[in-house]
Amino acid sequence: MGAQIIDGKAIAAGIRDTIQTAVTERRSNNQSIPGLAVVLVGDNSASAVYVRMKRRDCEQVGFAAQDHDLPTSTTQDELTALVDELNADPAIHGILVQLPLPDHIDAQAIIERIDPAKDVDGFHPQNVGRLVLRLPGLRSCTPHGVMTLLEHTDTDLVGAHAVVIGQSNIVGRPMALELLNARCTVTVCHSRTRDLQDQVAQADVLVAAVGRTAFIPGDWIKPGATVIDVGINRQEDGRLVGDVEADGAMQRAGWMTPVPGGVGPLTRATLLENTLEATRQLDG
Ligand SMILES: Nc1nc2c(c(=O)[nH]1)N[C@@H](CN(C=O)c1ccc(C(=O)N[C@@H](CCC(=O)O)C(=O)O)cc1)CN2
Ligand SMILES: [Mg+2]
Repeated sequence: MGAQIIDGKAIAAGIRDTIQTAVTERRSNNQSIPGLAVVLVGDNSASAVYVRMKRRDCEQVGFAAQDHDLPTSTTQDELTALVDELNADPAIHGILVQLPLPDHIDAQAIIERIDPAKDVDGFHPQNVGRLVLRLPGLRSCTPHGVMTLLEHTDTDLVGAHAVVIGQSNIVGRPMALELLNARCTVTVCHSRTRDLQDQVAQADVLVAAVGRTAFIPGDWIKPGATVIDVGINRQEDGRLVGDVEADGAMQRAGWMTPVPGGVGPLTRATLLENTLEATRQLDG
């Protein structure tokens, strides 16, 4: 028996269709069209790919994407001034500053400069705090997208033991909160965790967000577990692989995301959902 595949590509396509319909309706009701500012600083090649995809997604659903491609030499003050301008622009409902930013830029200061109402990445402390407190707000795209993927499985989250591997601000920490809010019992593992294998073996739901090729051997997976692989690791031959050793894990898991075509498409689809939500909150 092999795991059932959680088809992120198909699920994301369904979300884009729903959003496209909502935008068409807004247009015919003379309501504002969601405007997303997509800010890319520097020449990180992976970021360039992700930003291109996000801009293409916006075009497909009928959002107005505003492109800001800035050189690596952009200063903190210049980027801050752009964020201030976008905060004040009524045609912009969402501001996305692609990460990572160049080393000389204080990324946290930029994140905190974004109006929380336009923070469609859900990275602003106010939005993270709202997630902690189980209040409505803009929720970080990858963890929120993972919750959407889980809704497309028969995984019973209530009381399930969820193990998150990784403690980053973008994925691991908000992921643990999302799972806790869904009433899982949550364990967060990281580079100092003792006996990782033992933790993984107890996971009914495993979320791997480490960024290291095949870091989790497939035979560690609890039989029947739901495995969400957030890792996107490019191999020398150009192939993308996850953090979980896929062939072995597929033999044991009940459900599993592929890489590519699992979490990544949901990160982008959730950005669109957040931008539509921000537009509704700002303009009705
Ligand atoms: N401001 C942000 N920066 C970053 C975020 C984020 O959510 N907001 N997350 C990651 C990267 N990321 C989004 O920007 C992202 C990564 C991967 C994908 C994706 O669709 N991946 C595809 C494969 C793409 C490829 O061929 O290379 C897949 O997994 O199928 C989308 C978004 C860091 N920065
Ligand atoms: Mg949702």
